[in-house]
Amino acid sequence: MERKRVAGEVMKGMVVEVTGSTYMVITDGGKVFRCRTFPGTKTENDFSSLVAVGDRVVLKETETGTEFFEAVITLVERRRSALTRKRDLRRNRSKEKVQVIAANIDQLVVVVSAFDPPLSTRLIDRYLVFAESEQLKTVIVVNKMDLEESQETRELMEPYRILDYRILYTSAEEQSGMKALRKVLAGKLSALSGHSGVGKSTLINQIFGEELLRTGETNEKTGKGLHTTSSAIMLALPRGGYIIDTPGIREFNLSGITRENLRFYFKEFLPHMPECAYSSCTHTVEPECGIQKAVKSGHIDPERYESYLAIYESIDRDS
Ligand SMILES: Nc1nc2c(ncn2[C@@H]2O[C@H](COP(=O)(O)OP(=O)(O)OP(=O)(O)O)[C@@H](O)[C@H]2O)c(=O)[nH]1
Ligand SMILES: [Zn+2]
Repeated sequence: MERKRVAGEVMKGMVVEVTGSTYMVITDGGKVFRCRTFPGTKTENDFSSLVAVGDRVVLKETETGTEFFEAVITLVERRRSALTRKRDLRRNRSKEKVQVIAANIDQLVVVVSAFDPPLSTRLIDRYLVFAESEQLKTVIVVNKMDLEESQETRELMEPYRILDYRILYTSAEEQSGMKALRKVLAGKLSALSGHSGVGKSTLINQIFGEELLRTGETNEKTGKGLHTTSSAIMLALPRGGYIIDTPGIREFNLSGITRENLRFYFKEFLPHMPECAYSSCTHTVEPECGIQKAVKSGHIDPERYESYLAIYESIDRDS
């Protein structure tokens, strides 16, 4: 029999959906609460969004005359990690310097397709720069393997295998590779990213089918759908773990990357940088450059180096 809860009870939970200033929180006991913040809400995170999807929070149940279980968030705990976006300062009236798209992510799952759209290693490199800059573990999923010569695709991916990035080959169409993907996602908080049309939605549907639960979608007190337009939502996986699927992550940008810090996000560059003659070496045109030497001697993949140059060129000189 379910224990009767009383208003004022303090619980801990995780934010699974953000809609305007309403937050759906699933408590550690598995109940879904509709929550709000109040002027007394405390945070252990400075200068950023007060509450984001993925946040661990302390909540206090409130007396409710409505059909929902309701609570106020009294504390937002320190984030282990945060996927952020710089605020557009011209349009920003709040004091937040960065907007948190999702908190406490364990891994970034980058979905690309082997064909239609064709596999682009330039694009993979941009995702990896982003992931490295956020210190996120990355899994690369190469989908639509039914459409392309498998050997050729694996050869294109070889540099990433050598760099120890986790790579999964899937076909959502033929349902291959699903077991490995399920295993990688189980028990973790994963952010899904990838260009339009690579098969993200199809993969999610194939793996979880009707078991897939949009966590914030129904309120258990009424069983009714909420039908809201949320800015961020987590999908609860049947075997534990969540997928965050938000436009902010799908269309991530490299706004935090500068010409100066880019070099640190190509992880194979790091051991060769001490060999550069100039400490400020940009690894583009300088003589006596450890990176250029490593490319020539085959220790750094030339395509990866080309990506570095392309991203370097695309970054504003003064950013
Ligand atoms: N041949 C083949 N087609 C696939 C596969 N996975 C997805 N597709 C098809 O690719 C198209 C795009 O798939 P979606 O799942 O909508 O792609 P998405 O990444 O969610 O796209 P957005 O919602 O625009 O971001 C659909 O027509 C799918 O049926 C696959 O493994 N093989
Ligand atoms: Zn150099």
